[in-house]
Amino acid sequence: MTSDCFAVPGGLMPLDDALDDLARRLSPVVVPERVPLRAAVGRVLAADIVAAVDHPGHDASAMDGYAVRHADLSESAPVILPLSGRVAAGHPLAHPLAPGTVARIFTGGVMPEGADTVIMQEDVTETADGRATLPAGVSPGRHVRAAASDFRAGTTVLTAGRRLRAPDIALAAAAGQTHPPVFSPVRVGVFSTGDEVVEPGRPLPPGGLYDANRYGLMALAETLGAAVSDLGHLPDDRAAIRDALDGAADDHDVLLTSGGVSVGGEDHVRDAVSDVGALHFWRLAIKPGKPVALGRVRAASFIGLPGNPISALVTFLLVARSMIQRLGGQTVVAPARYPVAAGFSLPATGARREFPRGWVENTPDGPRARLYRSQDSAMIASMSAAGGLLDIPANSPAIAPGDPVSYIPLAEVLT
Ligand SMILES: Nc1nc2c(c(=O)[nH]1)N[C@H]1C(S)=C(S)[C@@H](COP(=O)(O)OP(=O)(O)OC[C@H]3O[C@@H](n4cnc5c(N)ncnc54)[C@H](O)[C@@H]3O)O[C@H]1N2
Ligand code: MOO
Repeated sequence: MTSDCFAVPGGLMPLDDALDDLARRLSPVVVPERVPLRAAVGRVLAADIVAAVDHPGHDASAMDGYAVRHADLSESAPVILPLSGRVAAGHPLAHPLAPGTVARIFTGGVMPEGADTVIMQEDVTETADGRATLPAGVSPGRHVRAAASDFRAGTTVLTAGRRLRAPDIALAAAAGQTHPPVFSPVRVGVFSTGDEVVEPGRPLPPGGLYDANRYGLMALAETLGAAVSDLGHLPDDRAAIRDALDGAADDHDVLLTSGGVSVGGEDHVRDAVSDVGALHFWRLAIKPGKPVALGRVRAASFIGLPGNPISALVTFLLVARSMIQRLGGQTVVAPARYPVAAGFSLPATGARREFPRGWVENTPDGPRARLYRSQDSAMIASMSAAGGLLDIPANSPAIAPGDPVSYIPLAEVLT
């Protein structure tokens, strides 16, 4: 057993202190690899992507229309000029635009040398004998995209540590990348614990309930891009939990459990981790989600989340998520919080920062935050009903309707 315990004796630890502590302790465990663009969405970039080309690669027309030299136009009256060329996208003119002429051009077409302005075709009349009537008062440079105005070859377009989203894949492709360097996924093994917990589909014995946490937590870890193994369900038995953790440690970067981390006589997870590794137990100053155990079984990081389903989901989003991101080489950014007016009343909070489940509704008075009808951390339906979490600081005074509150949309943390 190693001695990297970070248990805080007594008291509850503020969430931000716990996250700072994780930041100090955890570093990436993943290895870089190259994958084709088609396989890269959701992966974490292992190195910056530097553009191989300018984008656009040339001065280009932004409209279907006519390319002209602005000097050939008039401020006060239409001018009629002969057509001297045709530029479709991908088919540049081989010669400069002759002064006193216009070129037909289409969106994305390369601006002919000498031309500096495009007039959209809706504003031009073309005669049968190949002349165009061009309006007065066109501003110079209109409807032209300058070469490299999006990005220049050699500049970093995507930074290491970013989790690639669909628009990033488009950007990487535009920059000439075919096989972005990404990190291997974090390998997360998920267990549930508890004698009362039953696999969905089986008959429920008296006092039993279906295993919601294991399925919810596996889905959350998958949403983060982890390679998730279903390690099944464990009884409330110290030796069984110890052996299961011991057996899974070498094949995983993270072992995640739910349940059995509180202070009850059947809460064996912490002892089991101590048997085969090192344990740090936090009692976090948050509601829901007070008991969270962290530690290590050999090279694998361990996180034991509380059993109440809402506590398990919320502590995953607030703690385990940042742990997986750090181990996976991802840049960790605190989820954005948005100010919104309360559409509810809430009593003053105590020493725990509260994350009640709710959503934002449009009302005649503007957007208002609403709360789910019950904030009991066993009410699993609350999380599906919610659009996000309110973030109410510890020791806040009572909240009345209209007071400003902070709101974290779930979309901020489900990625
Ligand atoms: N005397 C105290 N009792 C409790 C405290 C405390 O500080 N002092 N903390 C409470 C808080 S807060 C929470 S949260 C729970 C967490 O306890 P455990 O992590 O030990 O969780 P369990 O007791 O195993 O289970 C709690 C609850 O959740 C249900 N559960 C468990 N696993 C699943 C699952 N996979 N799917 C669905 N539901 C699950 C379980 O049946 C229990 O109802 O402790 C409080 N107690
Ligand atoms: O973590 Mo417990 O959340 O307050 O039910």
